[in-house]
Amino acid sequence: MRVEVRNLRKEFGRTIALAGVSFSFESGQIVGFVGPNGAGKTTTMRIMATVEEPTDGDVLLDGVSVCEYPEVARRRVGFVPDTLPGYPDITVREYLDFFARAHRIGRRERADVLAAVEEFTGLTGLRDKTLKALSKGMKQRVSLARALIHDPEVLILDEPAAGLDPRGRVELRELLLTLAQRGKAIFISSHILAELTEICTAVVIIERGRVVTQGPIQEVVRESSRHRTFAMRLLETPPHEEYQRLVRILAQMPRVERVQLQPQEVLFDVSGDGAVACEILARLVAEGFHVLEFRQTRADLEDVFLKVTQGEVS
Ligand SMILES: Nc1ncnc2c1ncn2[C@@H]1O[C@H](COP(=O)(O)OP(=O)(O)OP(=O)(O)O)[C@@H](O)[C@H]1O
Repeated sequence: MRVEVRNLRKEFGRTIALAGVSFSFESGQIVGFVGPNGAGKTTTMRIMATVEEPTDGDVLLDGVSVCEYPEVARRRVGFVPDTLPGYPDITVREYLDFFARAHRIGRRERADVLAAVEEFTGLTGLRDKTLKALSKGMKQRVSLARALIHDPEVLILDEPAAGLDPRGRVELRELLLTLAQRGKAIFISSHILAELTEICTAVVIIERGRVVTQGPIQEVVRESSRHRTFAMRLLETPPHEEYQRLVRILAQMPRVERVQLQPQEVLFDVSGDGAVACEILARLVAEGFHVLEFRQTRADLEDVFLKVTQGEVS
């Protein structure tokens, strides 16, 4: 399955929510969708899931237009919205059964399908509970179960980790990894960027209705970190003058910027590749400094996000 989002445009009156959004991904991939509040994530996802229609542009599922053939798209896409299930007075099983019938799954098959989905999402023991008796994390699982009932090839999740406790997040992550291994194409929005770094194969960063960066996660992180930050620790804290000499030497090196003295280490940015860092290390050792540790601090998705967007992480 190949999902191709093509030049999506969406206007709400005078608000331009999407100003030409394009990206694509395939089965087995988990793609993170990141952007500040109001960037257009929910709007994009709702169009992909056929809940909303674009003003212009289209989403193609293996070449089939979701605008032209929304029923086909609904069979192939599972959507976990950012709102939790309503209908508080019905049980988990009744709720899921309703959606199974909506997907026209016959009675005989339905019992097996529901049992399998409940087991996969850890709801087996909860299926006779009413929705109002469930915690947020449990409701979130019901939402995921509902999206999986018709065994869709594409799974779209809008902020699924919001409000989950750490265990809930780990469990969600494991479920998503399993689903990707089973060949689903997964598209997930989140503000919890560190988590996306761990499970996503690729990322799309959106701001004010436009894609600002996209690609395999490692590439996006690498390309965006023009300045790598290095941390260095000496064997012993040197006397003040020695520290000053160290800072002076670093600051005078052509590719070094922003030298910062921390209680335990010295941080500085290097514009250049690993060879430049090696030269810096060699110079410091030659100057007589006892370098105990010299490492590149990890650039993660959060750094990238802050660099490529103007907005704030919420
Ligand atoms: N039904 C609507 N009517 C009017 N404006 C809307 C509607 N839905 C979204 N918008 C506007 O479109 C823009 C994009 O909203 P969207 O909800 O897609 O952003 P988001 O990236 O999901 O934000 P958040 O992270 O806060 O959920 C915002 O300016 C929002 O106010």
